[in-house]
Amino acid sequence: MKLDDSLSWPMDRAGEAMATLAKAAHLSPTAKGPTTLGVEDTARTLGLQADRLVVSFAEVEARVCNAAPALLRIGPSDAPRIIALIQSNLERARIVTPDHSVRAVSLDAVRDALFVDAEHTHGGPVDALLERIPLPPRRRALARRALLREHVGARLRDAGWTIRLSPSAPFLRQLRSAGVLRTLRAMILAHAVSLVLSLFAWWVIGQSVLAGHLDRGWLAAWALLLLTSIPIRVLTIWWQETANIGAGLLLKERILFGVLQLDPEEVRRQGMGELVGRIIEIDALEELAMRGGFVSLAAFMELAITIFVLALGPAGIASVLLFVAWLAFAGLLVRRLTVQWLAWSRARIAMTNDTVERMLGHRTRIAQEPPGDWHVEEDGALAAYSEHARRVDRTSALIAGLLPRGWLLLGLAALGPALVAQSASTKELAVGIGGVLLARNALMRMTAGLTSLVAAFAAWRQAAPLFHAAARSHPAPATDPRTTDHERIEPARADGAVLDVRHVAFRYRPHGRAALQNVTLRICHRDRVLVEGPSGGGKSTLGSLLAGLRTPESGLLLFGGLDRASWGAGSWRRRIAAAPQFHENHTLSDTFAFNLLMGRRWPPQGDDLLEAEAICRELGLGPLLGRMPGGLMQRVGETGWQLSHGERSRLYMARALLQCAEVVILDESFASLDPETKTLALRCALKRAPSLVVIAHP
Ligand SMILES: Nc1ncnc2c1ncn2[C@@H]1O[C@H](COP(=O)(O)OP(=O)(O)OP(=O)(O)O)[C@@H](O)[C@H]1O
Repeated sequence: MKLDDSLSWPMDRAGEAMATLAKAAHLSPTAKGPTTLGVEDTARTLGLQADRLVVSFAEVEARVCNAAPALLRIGPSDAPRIIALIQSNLERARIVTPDHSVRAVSLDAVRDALFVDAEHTHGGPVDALLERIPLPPRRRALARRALLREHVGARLRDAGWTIRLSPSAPFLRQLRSAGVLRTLRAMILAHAVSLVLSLFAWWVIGQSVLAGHLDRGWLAAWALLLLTSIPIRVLTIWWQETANIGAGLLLKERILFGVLQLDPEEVRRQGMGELVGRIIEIDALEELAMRGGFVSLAAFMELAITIFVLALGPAGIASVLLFVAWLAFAGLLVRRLTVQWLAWSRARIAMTNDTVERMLGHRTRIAQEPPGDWHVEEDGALAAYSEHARRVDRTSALIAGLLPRGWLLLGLAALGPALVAQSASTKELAVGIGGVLLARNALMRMTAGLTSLVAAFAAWRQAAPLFHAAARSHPAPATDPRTTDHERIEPARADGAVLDVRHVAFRYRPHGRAALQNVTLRICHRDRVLVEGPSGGGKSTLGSLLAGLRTPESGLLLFGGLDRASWGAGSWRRRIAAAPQFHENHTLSDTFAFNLLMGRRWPPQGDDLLEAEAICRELGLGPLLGRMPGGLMQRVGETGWQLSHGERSRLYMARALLQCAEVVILDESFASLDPETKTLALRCALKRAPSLVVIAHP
């Protein structure tokens, strides 16, 4: 089955398709997105995020179902079109068409449209093979699919973009959009109903027992009420878990997004270990906040009913006041627990920081530190941590043990005068005792809930900076349509200047020493610039400013006549590629090819792999590719093939050269190469980079 062209959008209306889909999928209230921008930029202007979707033929159905809402790139790779997918199951997909109507199409047709190239190459031979086998049409179709899967199952395809609310959007909006608020409302309502039902059930049975005639009708009503409360209780738990999972997922997503928004300097100042510690706290936060939140909410609902029942008892307002005073005492204990828990979690983060630091410096310590000094101070830190834990345990035990039992004694004591004087009726006494027991149950629930909430609050204090970092605003994308084209290199301005640096100054700390002062420089198309200077002179700092990794304190920094804010951070970096100094760069644990092409696009398209290999050979990495069993697809990085210093330097160089940027900055990239390889590498950089800045020592 083929998808009609009237169902899909032409590529030049991708921005419009994005905005229309956002409205149809209730992600954004407006469909008036800018039509000239590409998908990712339109998404950003609508406060959404478009993530690349890469699928293999083998898993396409499952991935497409989970990806909605999504913009799927269909058709042959040289003339792609777009399907705006609102929703899908394994059979049918709902899409929004260019005339803004919503239509249903079969998922098979979507899959065929996505893999039309593979179909084109392998469909013919498979059909020819099946021609020779007599099969009914349905079995033939199944056999065809299975054979194609066998041929191209692992083939990856850049299938378009999944669209979602940006993790930087207000959290409440995210909760609403994900349906978590709706589930929470249903859960609260169900809990309230089940509470009222159970109270009513006990009232029914109490009434008839106290009246002295337990007839069948009352018993049946009581049983019916209890039976009704069972499915409601099951629904409450189901909704609670659903909301828990949904909110937890959003929280994790937002915090991990926040980590990526941190400035590298900030990460450095905080310490990697501290950051890891904060991230670890997310699990506790997610689990405890939700569990504690639900339990406390339920407890507060019970408390409200309890106060009402207590007021109806023989001690009346006196027992209500006593209960409120007991709650105030509980508040003091919880406050003490909070202070202790905060100190405990600070100690935990400090220990995590220390452990990560020790792990990072492990090889240096083994090589250079006397073994006797390896574990100094560890015992002291552990003892202090245990002491914090003991304090928290003591107060938690006091809260869990004393609050409910203490209240039971106090509440019954408050009923004492009425019992002794026999001034209250049996019914009033039953209500009074029932109220005291209800209050004890609510207190038990409340102590469990609040203890979890205190733990969640301590975890929140650690994770909050990352949560807030997610909302940091980034320079808006340029509305200049040129920025939508990822691969085009900007032509130089009429005066020949590509990069214009005027009176730029920079310092790392607000009142610290200036690392750069009054720097003025002009780089034209095809310029080859060598930046030399003494160690600590500010060469790398200048490189990072040009590459947009840092922002100047003052002065002007222009590319093609526009500053970084006008281009947008992403567009700027696409135009100026840098291979930072060795210790600032990283080989990711993935294939060699991914490490080469990550700055360009992944999965590779067209001639990407061929070009990557050609650059590697020009840089003298041919013998390495021959030695690695997987060639370009060899896994490298911390857990893979260990590259030598010089090999890594050239990998970083190739990564920058492959980005198709107008300006390439190489920071000390040649320092670790032997003279022969250095000549090769320099020749490659001079040939490949449109404009080149090389930072080196004299
Ligand atoms: N993150 C930082 N925080 C504070 N100061 C820094 C930071 N990074 C660099 N500096 C300081 O800024 C100055 C310039 O450093 P930069 O790395 O730019 O020098 P460089 O010329 O590249 O040196 P080298 O040739 O040794 O690599 C140095 O004095 C350095 O100590």
